[in-house]
Amino acid sequence: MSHTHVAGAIHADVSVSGPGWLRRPTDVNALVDGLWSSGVRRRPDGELEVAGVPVTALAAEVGTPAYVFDEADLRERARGFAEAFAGWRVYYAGKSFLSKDVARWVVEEGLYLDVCTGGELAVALAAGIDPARIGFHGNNKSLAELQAALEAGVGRIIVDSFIEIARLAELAAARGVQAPVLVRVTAGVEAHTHEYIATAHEDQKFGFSIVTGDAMRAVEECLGAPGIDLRGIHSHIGSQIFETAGFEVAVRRTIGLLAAIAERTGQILPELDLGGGFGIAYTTLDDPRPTVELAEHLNAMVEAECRSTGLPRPELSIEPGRAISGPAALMLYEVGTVKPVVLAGGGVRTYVSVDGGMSDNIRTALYAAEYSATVANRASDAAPVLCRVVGKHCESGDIVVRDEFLPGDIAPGDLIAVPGAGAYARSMASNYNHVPRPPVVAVADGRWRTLLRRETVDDLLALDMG
Ligand SMILES: Cc1ncc(COP(=O)(O)O)c(C=O)c1O
Ligand SMILES: N[C@@H](CCCC[NH3+])C(=O)O
Repeated sequence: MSHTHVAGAIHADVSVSGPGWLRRPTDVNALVDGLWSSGVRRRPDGELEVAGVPVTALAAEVGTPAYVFDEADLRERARGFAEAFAGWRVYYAGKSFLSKDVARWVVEEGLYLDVCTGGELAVALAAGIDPARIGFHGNNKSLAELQAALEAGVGRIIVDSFIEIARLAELAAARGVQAPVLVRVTAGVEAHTHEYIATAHEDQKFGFSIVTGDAMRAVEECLGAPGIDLRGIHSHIGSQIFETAGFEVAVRRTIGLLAAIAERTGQILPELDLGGGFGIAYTTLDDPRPTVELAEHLNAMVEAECRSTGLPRPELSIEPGRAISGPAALMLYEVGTVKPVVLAGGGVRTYVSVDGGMSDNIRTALYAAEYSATVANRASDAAPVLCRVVGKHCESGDIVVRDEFLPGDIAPGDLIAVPGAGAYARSMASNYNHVPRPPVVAVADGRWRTLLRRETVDDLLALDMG
């Protein structure tokens, strides 16, 4: 992943060497700034609370594992984007986490909603979201999904292949409507993030290449299709990105494309969507930019490019997901076993097994993502030990947090909280090993309620027709 090193309050002393022994805490009870939602604090008795609700009460009532959203924090982040990007349309990327309540919260805070499958669209519509506020993505939307989007009257459909343009044009013409469309382009940016979550380099499945001329051809096909109302172009360079350099290149190339389109076709397309991808802090090594700063940078970049091409400022939009949902939730696990393992090079790594794992958060296994953790039900004076928090799955790569210092007296029954669990954890969860997916609860003003209930083994058995 992309990391900018900052010496954090805790992980500053690099005094222990050996595999994974990169950071040594000075205080395992402290909560590092920037990793936790605004309503998380350690109470005087040592226990964590979220928006006034102690984690032991949550664990007793909803069980573990559980995703715990801090509603006020998510709303603040959504509102922060709406305010910082005033004049832009800010689409919340529902792929990061979507439930009916979350869809309503972000829209109440002034946002739009990005969906990328018929399933996400169904949740948005069931939540009562105005279809005009919905953008529909996907590199392989089925006929049924395109029909559903037209039927609902979604605000934008972002097209991603020549085949899709033809399909959509035909479906829209058959219904006697014009589909409002953006063409997704690849700006040729090598974003500094994990290969699997970078999306603007040339050799991958998303978008039309600007350099090969495919983007221009796609625009011309859309302009020539009576069923399509081409509104503009769309670029998304990847996810968990900290540097603005990639966005700068994308802005230059997309506005350059808008200028080339104007020159070739005589049409100035009115809209430009710059996608999402704004990184968040999972550990003290991550140093994301404040939203206001991002907005200033992007506005300045757009102004500069418009000035140099002579184009009017387009109607702009972005699609943050992780930056809104990610820090707003923590994952709560219960420790089941603790196993110190002597390492070949000397030293000990303590494997702390929790009651979930790669089925509720695959990011560590899939992207070598880094997370942090703390013991949540109590404070401890015990000396810190290097731990690896692992799951209960039949897989040695089933790691939740690769390296974290936890108190040496950690024991079965302790609760572990992992911050930054709001994005791409529940939304990418699976039933591997027939483990039911955990519930998602939201806490606000000292009360909690369920957004998504816990699956049960009966839910899984009900799928089995044998
Ligand atoms: C087209 C598009 N928009 C928005 C997003 C949201 O990205 P993030 O959650 O990193 O902001 C993604 C995912 O990377 C995406 O593919
Ligand atoms: N799922 C990825 C990001 C991809 C986002 C969708 N384009 C993650 O967890 O980081």
